[in-house]
Amino acid sequence: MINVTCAIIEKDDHVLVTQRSELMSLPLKWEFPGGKINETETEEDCILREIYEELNINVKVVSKLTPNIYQYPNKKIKLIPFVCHFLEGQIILLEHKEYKWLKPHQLKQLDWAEADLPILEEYLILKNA
Ligand SMILES: Nc1nc2c([nH]c(=O)n2[C@@H]2O[C@H](COP(=O)(O)OP(=O)(O)OP(=O)(O)O)[C@@H](O)[C@H]2O)c(=O)[nH]1
Repeated sequence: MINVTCAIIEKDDHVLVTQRSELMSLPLKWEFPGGKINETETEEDCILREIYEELNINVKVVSKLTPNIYQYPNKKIKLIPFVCHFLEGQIILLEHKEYKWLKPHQLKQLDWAEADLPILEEYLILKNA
């Protein structure tokens, strides 16, 4: 099983979502940015590192939501979500194709990576959205 962190980054009542590129696995699917945990880092170190590496921004972790284990045809992942607040930086897309800042109630209209759906549901309940 692959341990992956992801960040639900909030700023001014909006949430940052990113679209995977044609070249990545799950091409063109929307996700919460993040990535695989290294052996030498904590989950929280991982999410801060991945967000900076992928998007050139700094965030702080606010809370952890419920991890979701999901079996794709070719791999099993444990997706570990963190609600984060945007701190600083200009977004530069270093891996993704596109990004959007959406209000919580707009999030469901995207074509999500399957593993993200229960996480999205939990987040929307938390936000009453
Ligand atoms: N970062 C991120 N990854 C996700 C999400 N949902 C989801 O299923 N994944 C999967 O979790 C893994 C994260 O890996 P990654 O983004 O660091 O690396 P990668 O594209 O090179 O993965 P790959 O080696 O499978 O192609 C991928 O298999 C990706 O498809 C999500 O919301 N955020």
